[in-house]
Amino acid sequence: MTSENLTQLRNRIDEINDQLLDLLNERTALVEAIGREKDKQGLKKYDPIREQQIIEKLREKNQGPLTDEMLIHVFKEIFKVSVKLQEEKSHKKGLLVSRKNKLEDTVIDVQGDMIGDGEPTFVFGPCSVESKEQMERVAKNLSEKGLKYIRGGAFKPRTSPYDFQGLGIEGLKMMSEAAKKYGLRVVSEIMDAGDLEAALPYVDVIQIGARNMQNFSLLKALGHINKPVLLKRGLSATIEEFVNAAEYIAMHGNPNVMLCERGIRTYEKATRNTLDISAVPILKRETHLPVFVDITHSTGRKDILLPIAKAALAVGADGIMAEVHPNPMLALSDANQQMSLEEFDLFYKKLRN
Ligand SMILES: C=C(O[C@@H]1C=C(C(=O)O)C=C[C@H]1O)C(=O)O
Repeated sequence: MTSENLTQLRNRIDEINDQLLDLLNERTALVEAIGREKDKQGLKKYDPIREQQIIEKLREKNQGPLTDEMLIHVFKEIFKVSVKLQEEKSHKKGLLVSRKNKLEDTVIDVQGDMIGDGEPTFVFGPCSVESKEQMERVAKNLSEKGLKYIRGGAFKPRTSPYDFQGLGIEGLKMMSEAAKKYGLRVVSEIMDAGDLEAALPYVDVIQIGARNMQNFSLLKALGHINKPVLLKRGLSATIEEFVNAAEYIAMHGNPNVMLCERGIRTYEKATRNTLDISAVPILKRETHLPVFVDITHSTGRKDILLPIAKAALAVGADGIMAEVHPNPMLALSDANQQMSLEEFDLFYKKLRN
């Protein structure tokens, strides 16, 4: 081959490369448009059936000298970069609650107390609000420890409809009164969007329970209020579903959302639920929201609360939630898993030392 011949052939290759480049760019623009359409329809980017069909059609048409093996290899590479591009473009938009959208941690101001600022937040109190005396005793104990929050359920999502369902707004009033007296902030669950307005004057943080994590009309309603929300992970919710539930609230206008890992359903019976401890650092990494761990519902047993609380803080939890009752054996709900005030004193002392 003369060098003149080589130059000519390479010149022709250069021309074809230019054409290929134009065609690849034209193809890539179409791939991007398809990616946007998939986003709208909620479809997955990778479509192996479509890729297979393309390859089959091309093989039928292939006259060579390109072998089928080369053809498949080249197109698989094209598909790979195309899918990657579609995924990158769609992730760039990201969720409002995603770290990709906001690098700094969200710090939530609850009546002057900052949640998520690096200092752990502790939320303790009985499973259910039962009486004024009960709330008074718990509130006093919490304030003596310098704690800032009290929890208690007034609307109770019970598995059996025959079990105690909570005292409703009257219960919230009792808790709010005790909280005011001892300078505490109130965390309480709301189950129905219809109760929000009546409850708001008595509650500083609205808790959404595991069973309502995907109650989308309730989540949307929470987007329209200006009180912080503590969203618990659903019983069988994946981390992705959990994050999307938080996005519902943020997307509808309320950015003050905290996440709470409370254990997931597995085959294990030694604990009430299986605490997904890895969810804590994953949620911290993938979202900018404060993350709590409910050590009572995840374990359902009092003998391991201390190591579990320490583990939660060690993996980066911003807060811990646990149940405390002046007389657990007489409690109207979850009698076996709530700490007595004496048990709580010891637990808290050991946790803070
Ligand atoms: C462009 C699409 O998305 C992906 C990329 C493909 C391609 O590059 O041709 C084919 C299928 C999908 O894996 C599509 O679904 O059509």
